[in-house]
Amino acid sequence: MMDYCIKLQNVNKSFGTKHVVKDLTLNIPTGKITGFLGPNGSGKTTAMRMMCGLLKPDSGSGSCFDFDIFKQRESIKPMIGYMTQYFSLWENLTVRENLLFLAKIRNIPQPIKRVEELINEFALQRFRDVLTHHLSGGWKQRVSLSASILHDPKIILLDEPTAGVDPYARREFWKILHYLSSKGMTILVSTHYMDEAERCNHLAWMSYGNLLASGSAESIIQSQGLTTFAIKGPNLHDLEYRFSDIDEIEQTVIFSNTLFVTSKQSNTLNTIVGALPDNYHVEKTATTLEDSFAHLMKQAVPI
Ligand SMILES: Nc1ncnc2c1ncn2[C@@H]1O[C@H](COP(=O)(O)OP(=O)(O)OP(=O)(O)O)[C@@H](O)[C@H]1O
Repeated sequence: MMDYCIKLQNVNKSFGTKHVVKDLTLNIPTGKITGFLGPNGSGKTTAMRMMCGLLKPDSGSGSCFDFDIFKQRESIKPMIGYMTQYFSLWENLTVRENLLFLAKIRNIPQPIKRVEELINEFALQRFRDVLTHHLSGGWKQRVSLSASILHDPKIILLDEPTAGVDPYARREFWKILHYLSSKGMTILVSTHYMDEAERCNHLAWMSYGNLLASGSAESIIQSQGLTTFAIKGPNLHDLEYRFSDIDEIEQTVIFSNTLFVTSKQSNTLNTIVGALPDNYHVEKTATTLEDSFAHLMKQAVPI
């Protein structure tokens, strides 16, 4: 059975008159990577900060490693590492100087040893004496990540850590996240990238402050009950335009030379694509996480 380190029950948060997180009930598995997805302003960061004791909810109940997220926030904070999408280290210090400075102000025992450990663990050796100003976005984020775990936290909270980072560097960054997770660290990460969502063990999809879905990518895809066909052939844009008028077709998208059509009504979709002329090649295909989220979003309304 899965072990959960964070448990939230009907948690709410408003800023002024804006109800930003609404009755959030969610459990976060220990030692796994949980991804938070949803449009801008949907309450992901606010939810993540509340579950780690960084922000006090207005109502509800919850715990983080058995500490109350209302009353014992000071006990939770030392267990948390936090990294934002903005590089917040000193650009005129080297990688080593940055880490050492942070280690000292955070009273890390044996700071020199800890910094060297992290430099090796995060493969930062060739940049240890380079000013962080000269690092690429991907390497800067790697240094930020190493800084966020200087105190060996149990949970790290990453707020869009790879925004604007190139795909190769993002892939390398995720290798480190999986490595940290394999050592038992619990990781909460918000992202807008679907490929990153697919790398998470667990997902929470938020919209207008509401949790629309949670679970593994496979379980979220399955729970939507969608059917998808891949269509190849002439004038796919015209075909997509025609399909967009059919109520039963939930969504259409063209990738390269293939049109993907998705519907909740499997039989109707079968009939529609089955009626296409012979010069179209039609094949049933797996519904993707992106299809499932697009479907969820269509139903999401501000409540
Ligand atoms: N400290 C604050 N004071 C006032 N409003 C806030 C505060 N923090 C967040 N908000 C507002 O709450 C809403 C939700 O913000 P939040 O950052 O949680 O969303 P998000 O899903 O993480 O968005 P994004 O993807 O853009 O980071 C937004 O409208 C934001 O402006």
